[in-house]
Amino acid sequence: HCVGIIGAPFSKGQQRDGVQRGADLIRAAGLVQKLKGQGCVVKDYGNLTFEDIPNDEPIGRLKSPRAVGRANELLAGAVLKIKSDGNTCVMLGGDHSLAIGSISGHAASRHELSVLWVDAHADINTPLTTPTGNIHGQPLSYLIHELHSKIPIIPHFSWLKPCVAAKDIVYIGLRDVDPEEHYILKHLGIKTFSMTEVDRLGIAKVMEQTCDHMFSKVKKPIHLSFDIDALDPSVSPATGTPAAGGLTYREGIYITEHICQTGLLSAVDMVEVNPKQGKTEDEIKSTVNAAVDLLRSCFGRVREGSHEPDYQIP
Ligand SMILES: N/C(=N\O)NCCC[NH3+]
Ligand SMILES: [Mn+2]
Ligand SMILES: [Mn+2]
Repeated sequence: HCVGIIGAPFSKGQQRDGVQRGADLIRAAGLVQKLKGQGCVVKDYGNLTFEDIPNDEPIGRLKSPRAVGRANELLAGAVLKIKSDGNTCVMLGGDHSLAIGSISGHAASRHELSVLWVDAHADINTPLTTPTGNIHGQPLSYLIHELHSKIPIIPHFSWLKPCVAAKDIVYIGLRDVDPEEHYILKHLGIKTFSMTEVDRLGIAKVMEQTCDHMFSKVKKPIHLSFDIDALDPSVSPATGTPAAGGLTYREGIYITEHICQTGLLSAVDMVEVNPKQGKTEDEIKSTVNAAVDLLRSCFGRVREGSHEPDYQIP
């Protein structure tokens, strides 16, 4: 596996300070060394620098629209470069509004994508349905062809074009979805595996059906967008919008092991780790370690273990 890592220390898609520190915490927990240790070729492209944008007044309900638009324009260019260099891209957030740039940059390189959105939340409110104006609850609405008419002209978003079809999106982990979002999911016929389906089917069947859906026509490169709040707060409490009844650590790892073995993983986002939302150091460690372990499983780590092909018992 050739892996390119980009850090996006950005928090203005929401209101809680601290999420901008997620990327460096995941690095400090040894992500690069651990991926190299399991045989990956890893290039760390560092962190993006996001210039402050003064007078970034709300537009309608949208909060920090210019900062979010500009940050994602920069991120899209960085992801495109990482893909052009032949890597699988790892984007370390930062809040989930960054999926706008990550998926846009990925689509600029690989045109048709399957998007697997692992999250307690649907993140598909439009600028007109959003209850809070926080753009980390809206990223998918900017990316989907079928919702293009619902997105107004926004300063610093002129670079953005929709790049994903509703049929190419699958959700796993949903348990906190707004009524407007639910209407959009049903109206567009988007494939969802909420926590009810995870309980009913079990994670193995969920992954089997997820892959059947993604591969039903042509096999496209996979963009995995993983919001750490998809996991149960008992595993990953240090996040901005925790929701009870989430994925176990084992279910999260199973998802990433399964996606890895498809051989189609082309980019992965790991977002919403927020150290300031952890009550104790242990809560922060549990959250960060889960993020690291999920990424290791994206790139070949398997729980049964492994050995070098030429290993011989001494
Ligand atoms: N973590 C969040 N999205 O994944 N929060 C924003 C959406 C809440 N409805
Ligand atoms: Mn979420
Ligand atoms: Mn999210």
